[in-house]
Amino acid sequence: MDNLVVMLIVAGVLVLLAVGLTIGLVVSRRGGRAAPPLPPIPPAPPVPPVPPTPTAVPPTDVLTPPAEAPPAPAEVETPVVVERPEPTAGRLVRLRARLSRSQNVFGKGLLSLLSRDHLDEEVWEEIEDSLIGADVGVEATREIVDRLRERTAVLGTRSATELRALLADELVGVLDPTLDRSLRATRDGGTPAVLLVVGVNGAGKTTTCGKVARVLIADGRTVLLGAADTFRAAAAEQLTTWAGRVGAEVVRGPEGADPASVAFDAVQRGIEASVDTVLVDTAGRLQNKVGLMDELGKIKRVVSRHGAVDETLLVLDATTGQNGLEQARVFTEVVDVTGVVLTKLDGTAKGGIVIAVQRKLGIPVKLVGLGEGPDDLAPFDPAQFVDALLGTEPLGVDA
Ligand SMILES: Nc1nc2c(ncn2[C@@H]2O[C@H](COP(=O)(O)OP(=O)(O)OP(=O)(O)O)[C@@H](O)[C@H]2O)c(=O)[nH]1
Repeated sequence: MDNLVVMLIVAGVLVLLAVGLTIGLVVSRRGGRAAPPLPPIPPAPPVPPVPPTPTAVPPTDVLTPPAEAPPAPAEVETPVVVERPEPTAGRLVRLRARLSRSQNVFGKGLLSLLSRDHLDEEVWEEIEDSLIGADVGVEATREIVDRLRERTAVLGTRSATELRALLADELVGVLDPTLDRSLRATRDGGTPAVLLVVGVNGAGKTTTCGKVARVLIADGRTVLLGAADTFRAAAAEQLTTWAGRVGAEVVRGPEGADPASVAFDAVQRGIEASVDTVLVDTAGRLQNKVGLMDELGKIKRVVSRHGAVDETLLVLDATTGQNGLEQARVFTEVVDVTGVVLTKLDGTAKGGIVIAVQRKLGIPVKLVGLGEGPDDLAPFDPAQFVDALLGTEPLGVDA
């Protein structure tokens, strides 16, 4: 019995010891003893970028407290695209095909006639008719034919190349390559150059103003346009559109305003803005309407208060042929025309009008219009013009 009691006491003591040991272990772990190293954590897979949501706050706003309502999306403004006009150098060469096409009959027809085996009276008459038919004018035709007769006789046997060179030489000669065809569009003495654009209705004045502005801008000048055509509201609109395309400023008045006053204001503004050139578009007028022609004289006088007008360009429609010449002559009596712009040369087979205009008016053709495109206006060059007229293909012997 005593043994049993002793064994029970020993067993109880052992159990108590075991429990105490377990509790001690647990407590000591919680007390901060170094834990055995944990297995390494594998790297997290890359997080795909979150696509921006329309209401996402832009980075610059991170410091701003969040607004209650989501910010309205910003308004997208369409940027004004200012065009870069084509360089003016070589434009006539670029437009050569257009010129060759419209003048095919004139230039190549003449060459074919000259290439005939026997240049008898009949052929010379045909040559004469061909020149007159191409609007060269009677006087210039006679001069060209006389010289050609003389030179072909001296030449004796003639090759196609020689004949072409001969004809080209004569045509360039009557176009007088020594004339000054530059545009006076450079600032002088601190004031802008002033160009006045005049002509009959529909000749292409407004279009020409827009195109000349592009020519000048392409050559590195700054331009301001004055819409002194106050009769036709659409003309001012048209001019504003042209100006907008090249980033030029326009001065316009209310419909029906005094065109002289609009022209004066345009030059005034050009002086303030220090532009190189002010281009003034005027209303179309018939040469026999005395009141309108007087008005043109007034525009010029009023503008001249700022300083002399540097260039008065007369715009002539090449398709009106000889009729246009009489109109042109009257203009030269009212204003001092310094240069002619011959438009719509792409629309006539009578390129000889260039010769007639210069002869009749004694004023150089400075620019030619060869289409409705914005850069279809070219500085006129007699040699390039004649070259386009005559083409370069080898000649047949007979027409
Ligand atoms: N084919 C061709 N058309 C041209 C040329 N130049 C001008 N035009 C066209 O001629 C038409 C008349 O041109 P405008 O510039 O409005 O003429 P405008 O002289 O200002 O007319 P008004 O103000 O009414 O006197 C337009 O359709 C132009 O596109 C050219 O060189 N070739």
